[in-house]
Amino acid sequence: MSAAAERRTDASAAGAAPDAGLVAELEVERGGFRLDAAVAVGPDEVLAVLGPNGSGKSTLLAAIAGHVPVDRGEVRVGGRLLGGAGAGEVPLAARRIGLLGQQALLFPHLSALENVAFGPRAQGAGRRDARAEAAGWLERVGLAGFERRRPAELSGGQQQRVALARTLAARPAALLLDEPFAALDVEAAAGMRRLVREHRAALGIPMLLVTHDPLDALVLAGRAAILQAGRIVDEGPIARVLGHPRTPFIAALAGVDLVEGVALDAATVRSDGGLVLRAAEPAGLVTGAPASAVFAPGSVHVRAADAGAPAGGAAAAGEPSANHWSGTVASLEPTGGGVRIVTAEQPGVAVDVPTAAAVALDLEAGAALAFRIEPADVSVRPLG
Ligand SMILES: Nc1ncnc2c1ncn2[C@@H]1O[C@H](COP(=O)(O)OP(=O)(O)OP(=O)(O)O)[C@@H](O)[C@H]1O
Repeated sequence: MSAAAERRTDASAAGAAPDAGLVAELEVERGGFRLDAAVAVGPDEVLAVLGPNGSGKSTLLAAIAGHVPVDRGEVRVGGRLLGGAGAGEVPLAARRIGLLGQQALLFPHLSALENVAFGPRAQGAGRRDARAEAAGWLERVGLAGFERRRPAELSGGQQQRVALARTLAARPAALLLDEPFAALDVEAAAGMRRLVREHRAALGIPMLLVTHDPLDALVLAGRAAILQAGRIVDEGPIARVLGHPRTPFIAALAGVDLVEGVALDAATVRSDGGLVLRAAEPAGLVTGAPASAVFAPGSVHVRAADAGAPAGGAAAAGEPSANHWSGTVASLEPTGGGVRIVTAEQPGVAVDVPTAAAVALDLEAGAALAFRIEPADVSVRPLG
C-alpha cells in the first residue's frame, strides 16, 4: 500500500462505503512541490479540505479533476476509474468530475445559456435539449431572464452562479469546489453557499470543498481533512478537527489556544513553557508521552497579580500549580467585544477578556496578570 493509501481519509469511519463514493490516492510533483495524499468521500458526503497557503489544496483538486498530471495513483468514483496515472485514455469530459473555482472562467464569447448548454452538448445532447436543460439550470440558480447575457454583462456573483449551473448541467459524478465563495461579497457568497448545499444534496454526489473559512466547513461539510506541505496531517468529523485541533494552523483558524507538551498524568499536560493544564476528566494520556491541551481564549479568568504573591499561584516548591499561570502583558489587540492579551512569558497563548473587564483591569503593556482556567474548560489529548 502506498504511503498515501495508509493515510487515506476514512469515509467508512463516518458510516459511508468509500468505494461507492470518491476515492483518490495521488502522488504529484509540481515545480519542486510534492503532493502525496489520499481522500475518500462517501457517495452523499462533503469533505472539507483545509490547510495553509501552498499546502497543496488546489493541486489536490486539479489532480483529481485531471487538470495536472499525476505521477502515481488513481481516482475512482463509484468504483469507476475516472482519473489518475492510469486514466489517460478517459477523456476529460467523460470523467464527469465537476470543478468550480474562485473565478467563474466562463466562455466570454458565449451567452449564459450557451455556457451552461456546453456540458450537455459535449455529452451528446441535441442542441434543443441542451438549451432546454441549460434554461432549467439557470432558473434553478435564480437567473431566469439572464439567458442571453454574455459574462461581461453579469456581476461577479451572477457569473459564479452561471458557473455552478454549467458545472451541474454536465451531470458530474463528483463535485470539487476550490474556494468558490472567496471572491464574492457577503450577500452573494451566502446565496452561492445555499445553492451549493441544496443542489449537492439533491444530486447526492460526493463533494470536496477547499476553503479557508471554518464556517464553510461547519455549514457544508461533515468531515474535514487538513493538508500541510502536501500531506494530510489530520482528518475526522468537523467538530473534532476544529474542536481539538492537532496543528497550530487549525487552532488559529478555529480561534482556540493549542498548547503542546508532555503528559504528567492521564488528564494533565505540561508545556515546554512551563504551563500546566489539567482537564476535568482523564483522557487516557500516558505519563511522559507527548500530549496537547486546547481551550478557548475567552474561558480564561484574569486578575491583576497580587504584589508580593507567588507568581500565578505557584506552589512553594516552584512547581506551577495546574490551570494557574502568570505573565506580563506583551501585546493587546482589539477583538469583537473586548481585548486579546498575549504575555511575554506565554507568547503562544492568547487570552480574551470583555471590554468591561479590560477597563477594570486597567490593562497596559507590562502589567502583571494572574490567569486561571477551570478544568471543565480544558480539553486534553495524546499527540500523534
Ligand atoms: N502551475 C504551477 N506550476 C508549478 N508549481 C505550482 C503550480 N501551481 C502551484 N504550484 C506549487 O504547488 C504548491 C502547492 O500549491 P497549491 O496552489 O496547490 O496550494 P494551496 O494549498 O491551494 O494554496 P492557496 O491556499 O494559497 O491557494 C506550491 O508550492 C506552489 O508553488
